[in-house]
Amino acid sequence: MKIEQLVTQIRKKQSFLCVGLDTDLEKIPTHLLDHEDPIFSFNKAIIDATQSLCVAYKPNTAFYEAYGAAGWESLSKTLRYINEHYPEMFTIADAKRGDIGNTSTRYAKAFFEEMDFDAITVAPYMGKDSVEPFLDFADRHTILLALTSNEGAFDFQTKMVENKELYKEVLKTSKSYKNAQNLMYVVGATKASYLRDVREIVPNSFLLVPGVGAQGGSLEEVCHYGLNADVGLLINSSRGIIYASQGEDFAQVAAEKARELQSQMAQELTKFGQNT
Ligand SMILES: O=c1ccn([C@@H]2O[C@H](COP(=O)(O)O)[C@@H](O)[C@H]2O)c(=O)[nH]1
Repeated sequence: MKIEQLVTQIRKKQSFLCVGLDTDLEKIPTHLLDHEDPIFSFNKAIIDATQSLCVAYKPNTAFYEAYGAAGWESLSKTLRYINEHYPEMFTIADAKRGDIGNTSTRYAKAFFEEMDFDAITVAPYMGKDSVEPFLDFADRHTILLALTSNEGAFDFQTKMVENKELYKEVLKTSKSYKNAQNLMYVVGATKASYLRDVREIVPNSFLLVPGVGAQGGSLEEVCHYGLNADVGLLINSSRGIIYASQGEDFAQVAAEKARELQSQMAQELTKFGQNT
């Protein structure tokens, strides 16, 4: 998907919500467990209930890989369902890949060609030749981990390396990569105050911002520092939406939670004069 199409959807729905599909058999309602593919049944219900309120879905592949071949099949079915029924939706494989060049090429083929995701999260640690194979794919997006939402982000990402914080070096250096126009970045909502510095380095890039909801990040603060002329944000919530109820009403309650976030987003867009 082209960025312009994503921006069009955001303006139309007045939402830059990404719903995280971190589907866990131990957390989904028990009445689904006797379905042929409980993970897919759960995802399908969540997607149908929330699709008018969000512009992206982000399955974290760990939740599928944990169930082996059956989990991969549930992931493929989920992605096919989204692409067939809601083709305007932006899809992100939260897979956090990245390896030596020829291996990264195979990862990119797996997620962009075999599975047809719009975007994948990639760890920057192995550098340029590990990232550029993903960037070769036109209209697909490589979302580099810049400043993550977890506590451990302070172990390395904010450390000074040659007088610069490492996450800033990731942002700056990656801008020189071939096909850098296909880059987006992960910045955690729990690190919202850092977004001012992030925006100085990458004013025009889209940012995927996880950490609102279960991790306690503030949507308002993220918007204050992170919104740009093209909106430039995809804010993710996973557990706060999909497990808001573990009863038979799970999809309806998920939609209510998604609507709360969408309403706040619409207000923020109005505040920033981006509601047209
Ligand atoms: O810095 C990061 C990068 C990725 N994530 C992922 O996003 C979701 C967040 O889930 P919640 O339930 O809304 O907390 C999850 O898949 C993480 O692996 C992140 O949280 N922080």
